[in-house]
Formats: sequence, C-alpha cells, structure tokens
Amino acid sequence: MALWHGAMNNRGFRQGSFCSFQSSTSDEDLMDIPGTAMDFSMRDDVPPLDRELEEDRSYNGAGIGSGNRMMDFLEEPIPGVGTYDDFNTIDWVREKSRDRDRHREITNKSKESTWALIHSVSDAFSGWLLMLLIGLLSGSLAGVIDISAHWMTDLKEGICTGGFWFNHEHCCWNSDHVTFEDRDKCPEWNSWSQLIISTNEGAFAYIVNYFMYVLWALLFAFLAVSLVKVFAPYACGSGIPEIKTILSGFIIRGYLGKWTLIIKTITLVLAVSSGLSLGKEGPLVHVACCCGNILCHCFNKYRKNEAKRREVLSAAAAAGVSVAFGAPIGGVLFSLEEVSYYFPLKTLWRSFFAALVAAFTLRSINPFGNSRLVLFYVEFHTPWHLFELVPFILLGIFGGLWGALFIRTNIAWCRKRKTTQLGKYPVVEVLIMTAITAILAFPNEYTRMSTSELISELFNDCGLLDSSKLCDYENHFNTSKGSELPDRPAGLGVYSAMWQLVFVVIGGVTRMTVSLVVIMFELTGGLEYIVPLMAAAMTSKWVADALGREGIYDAHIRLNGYPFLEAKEEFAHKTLAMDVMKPRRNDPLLTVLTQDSMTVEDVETIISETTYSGFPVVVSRESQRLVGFVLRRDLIISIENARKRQDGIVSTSIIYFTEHSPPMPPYTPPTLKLRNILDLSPFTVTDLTPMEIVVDIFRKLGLRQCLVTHNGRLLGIITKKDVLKHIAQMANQDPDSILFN
Ligand SMILES: Nc1ncnc2c1ncn2[C@@H]1O[C@H](COP(=O)(O)OP(=O)(O)OP(=O)(O)O)[C@@H](O)[C@H]1O
Repeated sequence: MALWHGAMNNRGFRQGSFCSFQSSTSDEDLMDIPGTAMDFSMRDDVPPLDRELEEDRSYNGAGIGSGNRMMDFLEEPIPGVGTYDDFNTIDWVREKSRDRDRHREITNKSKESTWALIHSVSDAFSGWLLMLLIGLLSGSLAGVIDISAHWMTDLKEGICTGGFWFNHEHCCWNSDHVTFEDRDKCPEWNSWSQLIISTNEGAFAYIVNYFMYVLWALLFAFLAVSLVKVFAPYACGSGIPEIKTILSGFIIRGYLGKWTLIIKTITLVLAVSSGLSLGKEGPLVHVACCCGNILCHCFNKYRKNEAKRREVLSAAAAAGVSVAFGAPIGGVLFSLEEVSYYFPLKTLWRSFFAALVAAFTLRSINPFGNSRLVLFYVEFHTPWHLFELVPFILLGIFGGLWGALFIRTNIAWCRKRKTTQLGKYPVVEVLIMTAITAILAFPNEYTRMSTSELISELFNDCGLLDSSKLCDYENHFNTSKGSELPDRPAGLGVYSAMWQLVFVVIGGVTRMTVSLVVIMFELTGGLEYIVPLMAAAMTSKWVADALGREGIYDAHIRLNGYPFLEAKEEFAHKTLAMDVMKPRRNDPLLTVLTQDSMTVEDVETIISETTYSGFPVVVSRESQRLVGFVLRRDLIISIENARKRQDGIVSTSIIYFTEHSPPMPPYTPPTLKLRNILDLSPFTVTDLTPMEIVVDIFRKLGLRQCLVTHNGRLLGIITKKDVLKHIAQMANQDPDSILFN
C-alpha cells in the first residue's frame, strides 16, 4: 500500500497537489431550509426594540429547530439547486435538515394512500437494499481481483500448458502426474526457460527465467501506471486519505465514479501482480466506496443528499476492509476508527450488514480454494505463556519505530515528488521502482512470492507432508505418538529459509489500532492471542505517538492540503472569532445582498466580480441586520432558470427574499422571488466568541460557514477553510498549505 501511495500520487490536484482530477456531472436537489430564528428580523409587526431583543437572543448560536417552518419546497423544481460545486465543502446541518424534512414529507403522505404507504416502506427499506447490493458487488470484485492477481503473479514464473487460465497451484491440482510431496512440480506447469530453451536446468535457464520475471513485472507496472494516467488519474494512490476527506464533507466529483472503479480494479490486479510492495487493502476500500457511490444513484434518497450518501460510503468502506482482510467486524471498526467522520448507530448496523454480505460473497467465490476469505488464514491454538508477552511488547516497540520511520520517509519522498521534477515522470518512476523490486526479489524465493503467499507460508502450521522448507524438520516417525508431532530438530531447509527470511521487508505501516487487533483475531480465528496482540498494538501506538501523532493517512491529508478538520485534536489557543473572520480590518467590506432592493443585474454583477461560495442577505446595507444566507450556485441556477422560463424577468427586475413582494411603482418589470433558496437559519457567533468554541461548533455540527455579528449587526464570515487555515497558522504551519480555495 505504501509504495502504491508513493509510486502513483504524482499529478496535479488543483493548485499543484497530487493527482490531476476530472469533473463529472452534478446531482440535482430541489429543497432548502428556511424558516427559523432569523425570520423575525424582517417582520414588520415586531416593534423595533422588541426586534432588537429578539435578535440578541437568537443571534448567538441560532440554528436549526428554532423556527416554526423548517422547509420550503420549491414550487418548481430547478435541477441543480441545493447541490455543491466541485472542491467545495458541504454543510452537514443543511443536508441533515433536508433529509429530516424529506422523511417527514414521506411519512405524512403515507397516510393518504396505499401507494404512498408502499413508497414510504420502500424508502425505509432502500438503505438495507443498498447495503446488500454494495456487499454483493464489492465481494464479487474482490473475488475477481484475488483470482486474477494470483494468476498473474504466477504468470511471471511460467504458464500452465494444460490451460493457460490456471495458476501454478490449480494447474498441478488437475495434473495426473504428480505426487503429493511434489505437488507444485507437474509437467503441465512450464517455466519460461522450459518453453523458450526447453530446459529448466543450468545457469542459462536461470537467466531466462530471471529475465522473463522482470519483463512481466515491468509490463504489468507499465500497464497499470499508463491506464491510471490516461483514463482515471483519480485511481492513483491508496485512496484512503481522499476518502477520509470526502467523508468529512468535501466534494471531489468523479473520485468515486465508474471510470475510477473500472481502472482501479484493473490496475490493482496489475500493480499487485507486478510484485511492488503494496497491499490491496486501501485500494479495495476505494473500490468498495466507488461501488457505494455508483449504487447510490439508483436511490433518490441517497443520490440527492450528500450527508446520506456519506453514511453509505462509511458502510462501503467497512465492506472494502472486510474483503481485504477477510475480517467483517474489523472492517466495521476500521471504518469507524480510521475513515468515517460521521458514524451514527444506524450506520454501524448497516456497515455490519454490508461487511457481512461482502465477506459472504467472497467466501462463496472461494478465490483461494481454501474455503477462507484470505490466503493467509491462521489456525494456531497453542496457548501462550506469560513470558511471551515480552517478545510481543518488543514487537510492538519495533512496529511503532518502524511505522514512524516509514511514515516520515514516505512523506519526505512524496514531498520531494511534489516539489521537484520527479513528479513529472510518474511512468519512469514506477518502472524504475518495479525493476529494482523485481531484480532484488527474484533470487530469493520468499521475496519472489506474493506477500499473501509469504504470510501464509510463515504462519501455517507444519504437517508431516508439508513441502515448505520452513517445515523441513528431521523426521523420526517411530517417536510420534498419535496424531501429535513431537519436538524435532530443524533440518537444513529450515536453516536456509531462516537466512533468506532475514532479507525480507515485513513490518507495520499504519498506526496499530483497535480495529487492527480485531482484524488479527478474526484472522487467527480465536480469542486465544487477544491479550498479547493488544499489548503489542498498544505499545506500538504509544511508541509511534511519541515520535509523531499523525498516522499515514492524516500525514497524506496534510501533505496534499485537503480541507479535513481533524476531530481528534484539541484546539487550545486563546484567539477569538474576530481574529479569524473575513473581511480583515483593511479588506473591502463583506459582500452582502439586500433582502428586497437589488436588481437582477446588481446580483449578477456581484456574482461575476466575486468568487465567494455564498452571500449573507441583510435587511439593508445601512442596518446590516441579518436575514439569511444564500449559496452562489443556487443563486446562479435560479436566476438563469427565471430568465429562461419566467415571463418578463429582465436585468432591472427586483430580486426579493421576503415572503411578500416589496411595493413597486407602476410599469416596472416583474419581480423575482428567491425566498426558496434562502437559508433562514445560518449559524452565527459574536465577534468575541472564543475560537475553541467556534472550532468545536464546526467539528461537531459539520458547518460550512458561520456568520459573525457584533451587537446584532452582521460583521463577517468564517468558513471551514478559514478555520483550517487558522489552525495551521497556530501550529506554525503555512496557512496556504490548506489548498482548494
Ligand atoms: N460574502 C463574502 N464577503 C467577503 N468575504 C467572504 C464572503 N464569503 C466568503 N468570504 C471569505 O472569502 C474566502 C473564500 O470564501 P468561499 O466562500 O469561497 O469559501 P471557501 O473558504 O473557499 O470554502 P468552499 O470552497 O468550501 O466554499 C473565505 O476566507 C471567506 O471567509
């Protein structure tokens, strides 16, 4: 996984980051959330003083649920309203509120007719159906990936003449000319030297096999990197840092699209088969999330709501890990602990179901022919002794040191790639890495085999008929009692294998976590070793934390400048909202719209002259009393739509956000009502609110922006990216390292 990160993340992601990304079409949305505490500010029936009091009460943390009308449905659905632009941040509060309103609407209607009741039931059931489909699709894809990768890994060494589609093991299973001890040597399996120079013996045959091994590895790697570069740049890297960022509420259109899915699936097989030191766990999470995202398009409930879609993606991530490690429970915990940002109890159950179905599907495909979900399933039930905790803890210390070192080296290498010419030649870089890996791997049979095979070789119990060198113990059959194997001295094979294993690169990369312990015990098939594993995991985490708090995914998020607001870290600085809000003291004033006095042309001018994603709406420029917040995208779409479809809307038409049209002189063009796209419950804080509270509000509620007031008058705005920049600044980092503005 690490090299996968390293080797392929090298294109430009808007403003010079990793991957160069593509856009795809957006989804449409029809709703908005007006009608809360801010409503009173334009009510003419409230006396000015009472109005001020009411304002003071509600401006501090006004929000959802405080009004009597949460939702206006648009009279005319306008495609695109309520959706987000690429590389923008979603507003969780708005999305969740929209979902609640939708749900309320369906429930109310369900009492009216049988058809509406059926619709309501199918809507409630759609989440589970979606999980079933995600599980089936990701389990099947994982099966295909496993089978293909196994076959292509063996292809580097030879081919089966009894059927080219068989891998080495299956080829000899079908053979009639093979003994049990020599079951991996059958006449049907031909090495490349046998096919090319008709012999398997001698130095020349070794050189031919060596050459073919390197050649195949280079071909696979070349195909993988070229496909990613040409067809789906988003398929680069493990994908987990980006998925984490998407789940936290960021929009990257096309990152989980069908092209990414197809190319990632194919290139994952190619990359694993090329022999590069990478795992398929991260990419499988990406593949499963692509499946989730694509399938969401079949269900309106998930297609049209970014927050609901993220719940599905969290469950899909669990399914991905479930099939990668063959550990469904570990997958759910991994999604909760490592990837997801918002994980309600409902998502926990759904993730569990998706992970279960995915594991079941993979088990039914049985890609390894061992009736297990992974090649390296371990069955080891020998009880452990107390003193064995010491080596486990030492292993944890070593794992922590190794993990921290690996993360630093990996990040340093990726940074070098971003800042130097190196990043311009991804194909050459991958080919060089593959050539080095293949040249070093071939001479040693333990590095030549795939990582899964190696782990299975290392962990499997030895039987009397085991052909592995690691099981080459001296046999004195007359001393064996029953089925138990007695203690036996090691044979020559064991010693030579141990020497070879000294050179193999095995170690933990990501921070040891709770989910990892669960994955380990799911793999070992029992709770026997849970205590030593927990001891090793905890030690490793402490050691790695002491050397640097970031795991590899977080480190990549920071390196790429993704706008991810970390929920785990505390913000402990004494700054205030006024220190962070925009505009700054010498900047031009905050760009606002007035509730009923601007023309279509005025608004269009503001839109064309600024790039802000949204605008506060105030009663008047003089009063600066807040009415609500309107998104730029909704504004553009609504005006465009009105100009096309509504009679008489011209540049001089007045736009109004109030309930009733302002009084107009005779013979003026018709007015344009845009109240439906106005968010009447924008979150506000005062200028003296401590930033630690503001950061907490952003984290816990998943806000996109928050407005700042002083004595009830609108003063400024703080967006999530402003908060991220401020956090970076406080940590003595460059605030411009937060990209995507
Ligand atoms: N109406 C406005 N008037 C003045 N400054 C604004 C206004 N809206 C936003 N800003 C400031 O301009 C900068 C860019 O804002 P923008 O609305 O583009 O959001 P952003 O932080 O880039 O996040 P996103 O890309 O998710 O929308 C931010 O620093 C923000 O505080």
